[in-house]
Amino acid sequence: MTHLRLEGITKSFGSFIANDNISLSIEAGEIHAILGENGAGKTTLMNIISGIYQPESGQIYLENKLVKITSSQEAIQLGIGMIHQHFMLVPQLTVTENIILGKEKYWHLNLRKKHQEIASLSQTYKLEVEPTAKVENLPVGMQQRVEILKVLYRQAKLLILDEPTAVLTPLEVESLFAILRQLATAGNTIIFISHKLEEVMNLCDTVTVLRRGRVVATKTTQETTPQQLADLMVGREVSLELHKSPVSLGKTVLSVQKLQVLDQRGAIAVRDVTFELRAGEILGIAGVDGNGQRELADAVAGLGSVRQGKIEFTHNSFPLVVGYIPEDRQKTGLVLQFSIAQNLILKAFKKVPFCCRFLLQPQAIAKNAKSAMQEFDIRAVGIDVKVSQLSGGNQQKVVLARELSAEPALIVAMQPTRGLDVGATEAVQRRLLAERDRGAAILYISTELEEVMAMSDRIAVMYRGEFVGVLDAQRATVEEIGLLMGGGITRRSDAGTR
Ligand SMILES: Nc1ncnc2c1ncn2[C@@H]1O[C@H](COP(=O)(O)OP(=O)(O)OP(=O)(O)O)[C@@H](O)[C@H]1O
Repeated sequence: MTHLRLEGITKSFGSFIANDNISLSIEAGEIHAILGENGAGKTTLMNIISGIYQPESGQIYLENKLVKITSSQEAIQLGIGMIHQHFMLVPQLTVTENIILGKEKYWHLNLRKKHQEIASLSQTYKLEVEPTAKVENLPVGMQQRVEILKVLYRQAKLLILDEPTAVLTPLEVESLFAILRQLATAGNTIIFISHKLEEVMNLCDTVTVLRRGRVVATKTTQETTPQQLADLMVGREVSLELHKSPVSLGKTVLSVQKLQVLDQRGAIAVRDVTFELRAGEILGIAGVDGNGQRELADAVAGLGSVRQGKIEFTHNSFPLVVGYIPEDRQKTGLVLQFSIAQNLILKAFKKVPFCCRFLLQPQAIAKNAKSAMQEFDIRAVGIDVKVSQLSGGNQQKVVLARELSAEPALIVAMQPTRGLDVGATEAVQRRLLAERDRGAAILYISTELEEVMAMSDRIAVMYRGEFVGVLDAQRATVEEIGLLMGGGITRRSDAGTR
């Protein structure tokens, strides 16, 4: 039976058509992927299904009945539950409190009974969580389980997950997939948005590809390949392989010695890290999320709280320009309420040509924005669009355009392709490889092991704040790095700390 059918859904923002006459059917009990480039209209469509946006035209049928979904409340009553990319939990509250929040309207709330109820719900769906634990103390994968339980508690039958694996470790991804398969077997329908083609092939039954607001194909995963999906998304042939020129090392740009960095709570997050990075080299940092990578990146970019040790920039050019692509683009990388043009000059607005005699120069700012939008393929109707209105991938491209424009001698790139589609990922990686060939020294931090292996010349593995291995990227194997990442083998080095 068809669970959800959309007919001719159209939604515009001003003159921009984000969803253009979309029709598609989702069968009950299936896991259906929605794929598409950044800005293709996936989130907009999901927001329509979950009552956050109203389409200008088109119909929605649930189990063959015409419905109007005018609010999220109504979507919930119709059994539709959305799990957003950025979790919507209250960190200071417990698991149970978060799950029941907004649902219980009784004067007397028996919390102990609710804890039991949540415990039994979590057992039924094999979604293990501790009902009395505070959400702020839970790892990301657990927090996601709370989000899933929250929609199941509201008796959702259609679950929408917007890029749910973007922030998970490989083990957490495996356990999420097991949960989703089991939910589908139990009769729930799942819509799964992802940019990771292998995940889609692995998990989903069916996949619908959107391009520039329109449906371009619906296929079963059995009858397609990752390459075909990538080509359909982008509308041209995409290369899924990276071609890297041989490394040509220049002078040492960065020298880090016995570095200790504190995290936000004042605990030691980076311990005795020593390394050097040379012009024309990419040092990849592999590791499970939360092993000190963020603190190391912040410290090298001049934002961290260094407790001990030295960070020396040994490049001749003065001042040394550092390009920093931070992990959290929304909090650290951008001012969301500013326009694209304003965000692009955040680091240079006091300088010529953007400022002359204390006055901002609108023409120079506009010219810079137009050329950056073209070069980095930032998709929006114009340079004055607020960055908060851009799709996640396009926000990331704004950060990259700003940080790379000054031809930095050192680039610190943390999860630079997170949330990017295959075409944009390819473009970002090529661009960083071109920066390396220009002579930039690059610290490339990612929790995606394959990405680190493809991009790096050397790979340092971080575990509990330390470098537990520094390996030559050409000789390193996935198994070896995987073991080091999990603390499985003791430290080793075949590429030195150079
Ligand atoms: N509230 C809004 N106001 C103006 N434009 C918007 C708004 N929401 C989305 N858009 C535009 O609609 C287009 C589709 O955005 P949407 O977030 O649906 O894309 P997406 O496919 O989910 O992309 P991504 O993979 O990058 O998350 C984008 O170009 C975006 O800038």
